[in-house]
Amino acid sequence: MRVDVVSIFPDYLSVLDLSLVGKARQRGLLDLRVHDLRDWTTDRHRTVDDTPFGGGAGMVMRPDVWGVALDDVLEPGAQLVVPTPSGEVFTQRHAEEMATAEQLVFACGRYEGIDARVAEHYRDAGVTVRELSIGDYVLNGGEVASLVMIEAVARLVPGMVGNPESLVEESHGAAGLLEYPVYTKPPSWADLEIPEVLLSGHHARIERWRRDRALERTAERRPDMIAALDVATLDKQDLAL
Ligand SMILES: COc1cccc(Cn2ccc3ccc(-c4cc(N)[nH]n4)cc32)c1
Repeated sequence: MRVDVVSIFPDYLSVLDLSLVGKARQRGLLDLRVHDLRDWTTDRHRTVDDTPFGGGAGMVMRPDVWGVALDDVLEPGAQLVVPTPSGEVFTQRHAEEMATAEQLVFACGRYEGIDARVAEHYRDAGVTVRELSIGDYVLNGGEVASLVMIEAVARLVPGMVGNPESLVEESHGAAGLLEYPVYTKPPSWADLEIPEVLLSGHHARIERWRRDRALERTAERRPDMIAALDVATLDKQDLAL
């Protein structure tokens, strides 16, 4: 998979040289390229923004500069990802869909965002354009959101994660539930013990305990996910909770 990131702060993305993504690059699993948007400007001041039509505070990023940059970077079959506070909220489903792309291009905006005609132009040209938020809070630009999404996608690329099995159960918990609580050594810490069942070696009971904790945690912290559950996936013991 090829991943391109276009930003006026390319150094923000240098963290991608580390850990999982860094190793994947070294192993040729991920072809990651970071670009400085200002390399596509033609004026002396390397201008990328201007005042908003219709007035209002702040500046908006120019479509013409983004257009020449994205025309250069986008390859056939690419998906264009535009982080924005006004986008669909990024979920594991988006990560799974994006992980199938031949190329992902992340357009990192700053100021008050990118001129809306950029997303429109590439959609009209038949490019898959994803305007995505990583949550209901406002960042200063698209770089951090891109880092989040790149990590979530890259770990799904075959060969990326050591134990692919850990991806199966973990895709946001079993069957649309939050993860159950996890424990490791030492068995006693700060006068807190390990739940007995986890020391029993009784796998059926452990599995049941984990599912109960996942259901309880989901009901407590994410009632929206409980509402979205497919009742057919619940068994009698689930319903007895
Ligand atoms: C566009 O409207 C905006 C309104 C106020 C501030 C900003 C700042 N900003 C610029 C580009 C940009 C890209 C993404 C995000 C972002 C994403 C999430 N989940 N939060 N914030 C914020 C961005 C933009």
